[in-house]
Amino acid sequence: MKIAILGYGRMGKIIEEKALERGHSISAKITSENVDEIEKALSEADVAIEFSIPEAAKENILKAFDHSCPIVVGTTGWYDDFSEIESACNKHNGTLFYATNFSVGVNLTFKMNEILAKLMNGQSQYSASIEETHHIHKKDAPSGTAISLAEGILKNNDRYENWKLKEKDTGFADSELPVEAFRIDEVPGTHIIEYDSEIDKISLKHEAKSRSGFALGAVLAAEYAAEHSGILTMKDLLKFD
Ligand SMILES: NC(=O)C1=CN([C@@H]2O[C@H](COP(=O)(O)OP(=O)(O)OC[C@H]3O[C@@H](n4cnc5c(N)ncnc54)[C@H](OP(=O)(O)O)[C@@H]3O)[C@@H](O)[C@H]2O)C=CC1
Ligand SMILES: O=C(O)C1=N[C@H](C(=O)O)C[C@H](O)C1
Repeated sequence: MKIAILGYGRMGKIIEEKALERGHSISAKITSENVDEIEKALSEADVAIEFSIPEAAKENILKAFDHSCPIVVGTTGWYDDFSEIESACNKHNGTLFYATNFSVGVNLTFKMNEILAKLMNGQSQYSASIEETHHIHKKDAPSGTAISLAEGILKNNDRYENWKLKEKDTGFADSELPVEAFRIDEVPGTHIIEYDSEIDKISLKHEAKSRSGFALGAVLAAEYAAEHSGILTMKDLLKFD
């Protein structure tokens, strides 16, 4: 397949390596220096993989629909625009594969998080919290993955009604799920879900050792997106259930 990489930064470069290893070719590499080439890139590619910046994702997705180019989006921090994107996808009969995290390990953790949240119903002695740690260059906080984990708890546990980012002096109501974000050195991505009581603590932790798992997942998603249409997620690709 000819793949256009929209966002040739830390992730874009590893995605290129994984795509070449799997026999694909890279037809375009877009950075802030050559954004004016996006339309041409989308018209020539079989699929686009978008790992750019939160402010650019929406426009890039809409352009992909205009050019009937299936698009895989890893960029986080654009989800407030999701319903607009969903309508545009339906209108154009487009293909959008999106995930806050493309690694198989994190998607297994999403599943375990939901099961644990369900088990914790009625165990009022435990208080849940989420902690994420990433590299200092990351623009959004909390991470998209931490938001997905929080949503997994809200959906499956009766106690929590919303999540809230922990900042200096933040107070939390009983129904608010604390999410804390740390930015340290070059950490690729660590997520911890904790249930704390007076007598013990239960933790579920995913620690990425590199960006390799995210990149491989994105290329597998691109292969899937080229063959399917509509709004697609890792649940479609991994078929865990
Ligand atoms: N879903 C997942 O599994 C993962 C998601 N991510 C997310 O992916 C995104 C990118 O992360 P990362 O690679 O670390 O970020 P980088 O900052 O390293 O790369 C961003 C790239 O986007 C380019 N860019 C800037 N503006 C545009 C535009 N309008 N169109 C296309 N490209 C543009 C930048 O160009 P320039 O350098 O010239 O500014 C740069 O090449 C983040 O939102 C991050 O949260 C990251 C890892 C995994
Ligand atoms: O910005 C990153 O690096 C990452 N972003 C994603 C997120 O916001 O969850 C996924 C991964 O944790 C790395």
